[in-house]
Amino acid sequence: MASRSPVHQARKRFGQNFLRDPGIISRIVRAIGPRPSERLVEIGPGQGALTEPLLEATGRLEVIELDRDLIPGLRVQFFNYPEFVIHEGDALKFDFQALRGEGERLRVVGNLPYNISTPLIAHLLQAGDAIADMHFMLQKEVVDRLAAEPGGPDWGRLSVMAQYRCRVDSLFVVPPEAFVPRPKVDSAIVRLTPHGELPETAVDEALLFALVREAFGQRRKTLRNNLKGRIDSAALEALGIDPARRPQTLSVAEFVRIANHLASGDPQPGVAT
Ligand SMILES: C[S@@+](CC[C@H](N)C(=O)[O-])C[C@H]1O[C@@H](n2cnc3c(N)ncnc32)[C@H](O)[C@@H]1O
Repeated sequence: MASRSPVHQARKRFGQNFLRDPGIISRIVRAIGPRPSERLVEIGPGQGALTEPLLEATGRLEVIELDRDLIPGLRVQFFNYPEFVIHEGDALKFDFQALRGEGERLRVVGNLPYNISTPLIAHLLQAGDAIADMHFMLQKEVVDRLAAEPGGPDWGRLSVMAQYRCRVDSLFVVPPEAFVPRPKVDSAIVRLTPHGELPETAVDEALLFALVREAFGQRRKTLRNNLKGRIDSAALEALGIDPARRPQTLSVAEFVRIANHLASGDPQPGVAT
C-alpha cells in the first residue's frame, strides 16, 4: 500500500518512492560533491529530498518534474533561491543540450523513476559532450548491468551502450527502508562519467547499437547464429573473433571492431581484393 504524506499521495505511475533517510541523502550528496555555481540538473525532485542539500551547496539548480501536483510545493519550499528553476515536463523529451551555456557542462543527478530509467539513460547518453557526469539512484539490478564486465551474467546491451560512452562506477547499495513508500527491491547509486575521448570509436554508432541489439538477441546462441545475415564466420575469424563465442563474452572494443568492419563495406577483413 502506498504511504501518504500530509500533502501528496505517492503515485506509482510516476515511479514515486521518496527518499526519507537523512544518512543516505547526505551520503548521496557527498558522492556527487556539488560545488558553488556548478550547473546541476536534477531529474524528478519530488518533494525535494535531494533538491534541498544540492541547492544549499550550489545556490543554483534546475529541476525537471513531470508530476504537476508537486510543482507548487517545490516553489514554496525553495522560494528564497533565485537561481532555482523548475522545468515542468517529461525528462525523456527534455533537450539537455539546450540547457547548458557557453563553455558549461551539466552535472545531472536524480533518484530516477525506475519505470523509465533505461530509456532515460539512453536519452542522456545521446546528449554528447553536454554532460560532465551523472549520479543516479536506480534499481540495483540496473546498476549491476550498467557496471558489468564482459563474461559476467549481467553484461548485455545496456552495459555495452553505457560503457561505450562512459566510465561507470557502482557506488553503494540503498535498502528499501530508505524510501516512502518502500520499493520491492534494493536500489544503488551509480556514477556515469562520459569519456572525454572515446576509447573506441564506432564509425557509425547507429550500426554499432543495431549490431549489439542483434548480437544479444538470444544470449545462449553463438555469434555465428545471432549475427547470421549480418557477418559470416570467416569474416569474424579474420577480425580475431571466434564465431562460436556467445555475445556476453565480447568486449566493447570487439563490438566496435565488428561494427567498423561492417561500416567499411569490405567483404572480408584483412584480405586484399
Ligand atoms: C523516485 S521519485 C524521487 C523523488 C525525490 N527526488 C526523492 O528522492 O525523494 C521520482 C521522481 O521523478 C518524477 N518523474 C517521474 N517520471 C518523470 C519524467 N518522465 N520526467 C521527470 N520527472 C519524472 C516523479 O514525479 C518523482 O518526483
